Amino acid sequence: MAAPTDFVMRCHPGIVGKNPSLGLKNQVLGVVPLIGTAGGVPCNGRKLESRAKSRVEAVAEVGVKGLKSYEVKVETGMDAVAEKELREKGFMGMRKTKLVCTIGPACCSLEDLEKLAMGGMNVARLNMCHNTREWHRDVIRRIKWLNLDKGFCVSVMIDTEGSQIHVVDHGAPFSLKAEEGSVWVFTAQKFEGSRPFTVRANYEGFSEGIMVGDELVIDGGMASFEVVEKMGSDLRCKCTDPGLLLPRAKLSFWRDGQLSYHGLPTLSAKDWEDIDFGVSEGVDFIAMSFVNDADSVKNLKNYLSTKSSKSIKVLAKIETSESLHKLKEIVEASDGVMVARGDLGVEVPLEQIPTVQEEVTHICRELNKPVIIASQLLESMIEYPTPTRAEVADVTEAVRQYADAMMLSGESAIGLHGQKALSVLQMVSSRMESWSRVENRQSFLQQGQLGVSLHDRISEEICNSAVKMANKLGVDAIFVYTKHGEMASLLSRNRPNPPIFAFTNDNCTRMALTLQWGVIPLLVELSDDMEANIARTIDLIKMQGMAKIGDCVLIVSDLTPTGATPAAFQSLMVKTIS
Ligand SMILES: Nc1ncnc2c1ncn2[C@@H]1O[C@H](COP(=O)(O)OP(=O)(O)OP(=O)(O)O)[C@@H](O)[C@H]1O
Ligand SMILES: CC(=O)C(=O)O
Ligand SMILES: [K+]
Ligand SMILES: [Mg+2]
Repeated sequence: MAAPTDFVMRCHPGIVGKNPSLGLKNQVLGVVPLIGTAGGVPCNGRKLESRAKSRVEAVAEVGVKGLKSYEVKVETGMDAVAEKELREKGFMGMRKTKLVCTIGPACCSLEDLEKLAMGGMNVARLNMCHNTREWHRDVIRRIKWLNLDKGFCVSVMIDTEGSQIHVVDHGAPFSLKAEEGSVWVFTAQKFEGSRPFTVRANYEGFSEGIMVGDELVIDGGMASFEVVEKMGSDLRCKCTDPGLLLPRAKLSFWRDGQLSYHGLPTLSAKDWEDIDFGVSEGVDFIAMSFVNDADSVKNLKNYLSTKSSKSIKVLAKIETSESLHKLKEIVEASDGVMVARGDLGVEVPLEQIPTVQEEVTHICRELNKPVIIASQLLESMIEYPTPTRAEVADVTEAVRQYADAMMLSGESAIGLHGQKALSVLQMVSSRMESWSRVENRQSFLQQGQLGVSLHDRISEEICNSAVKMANKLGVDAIFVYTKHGEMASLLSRNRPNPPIFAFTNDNCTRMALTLQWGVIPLLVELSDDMEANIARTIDLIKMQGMAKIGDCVLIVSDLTPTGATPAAFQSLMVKTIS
């Protein structure tokens, strides 16, 4: 099979085969190996049969790597959550800012994942720093199963561990207090049992180049030490600023206000294995930790194209001070960016983080790359059921900056109130988005031209004009017909008032668009006949009772009929539903 499987679901053989009513509106979405459970979830024949009736309409038997499998065709249309939102709130009430949830032990069951999906999770993030690949595989399969079974459209992102110096053992299961003046040994050597005041780091070369007098900062300021003696590769350090040592605390060394670089590669051997794992599980995004330059991003993208996994999007995480000097090149090289404020705060002074966030968000918008704001948005909700007022202000600011997406980390992964935290993001973004619209606070970017070829420049100008028109005419929705999502993304870049319904016949495009501001991706069959595409998709929305006669849509397309010259077929029109 050339492409990675879009989903890997396990089910009993023969069940879907009992319903061979071949629906013409259906798309082949993936291949199903036949085993007895679905991502660890037993699925008995009866249950699947009813599912088969509702969502899975036709099957064809195929063989994949010796496994007897079925191709499954799934109903086309809008995902269940967007559909519900549209019914309840109307076109203008649809949330534009996308939500990413980190999946951890507190939310990895099928039930919890379903609740997060229902609560508006657009992308599930798996941090490869934690847990086993088997654990991650089960989670990915559960998400893909839920997408299929319940009609969700949740994309999967893996986040690489990357190379960073951190604590692996400090002798206690939780946090330890470092008192002022106490003396500790930092080592990379393994030792049996526990030794008081001894901290083991993950990387053997962690003390290379470090000198007596250097400052060792824990987690960007949780505690600080002065290096008082070098003993081979071990360091004796005296606590100068008391505080807490967490189990995976990050270590950074400073001299004369400058960070000492450890020169570790952005992707470690383990990261490459995790990337292969992601490829084989058919993930949609790879978030690359500790990116320092554009070359590392290009390198990974090249690697993915050699694996025929070009459709996997590479997101560069901005979390090192070095990356800040090369922001434009990094953003240009990547398919999107994450402002990873957690580790960023280890390498740059905390007071700089808000301006870095704004700058990165601005560059991403200029260069038309989706941007995620991550870490500590609702940190207090890991423990408490309500956010602090300051956290709500922080979330509001990210929405005001028109970031594409916001991310939960520990709040969902290990927190007590993950679903509630997600609903806070949901409510705060809806409120701020509608306020921005009503107050007309939309600040149009002085956008530089992106495209070089005439074709690309035409697309760009059509989208810029389309959004101006949509806002001025007050249309209810924008419909865009797109193969690879370019025009959907160019429309999103202009942050229009109405939602953007992106109709595509490419499932990878659909899953990538989940991260883009204001875009609701739909998987449909598309033909060379644009009139027929429009009629069919309007019918689809109308039939499901989601649009009514008199609703006005603005229509844009980047589809090129087979054998035609691209530029001739880009189009823009306004249509009232009759
Ligand atoms: N799969 C998992 N298994 C166990 N714990 C997890 C998992 N994912 C996250 N966690 C827990 O949730 C906390 C926050 O998660 P997150 O992945 O955002 O960490 P982070 O340190 O901010 O990210 P990064 O390592 O990419 O900088 C982690 O410290 C960890 O305790
Ligand atoms: C998300 C992440 O990697 C960080 O904030 O450091
Ligand atoms: K990570
Ligand atoms: Mg990080």
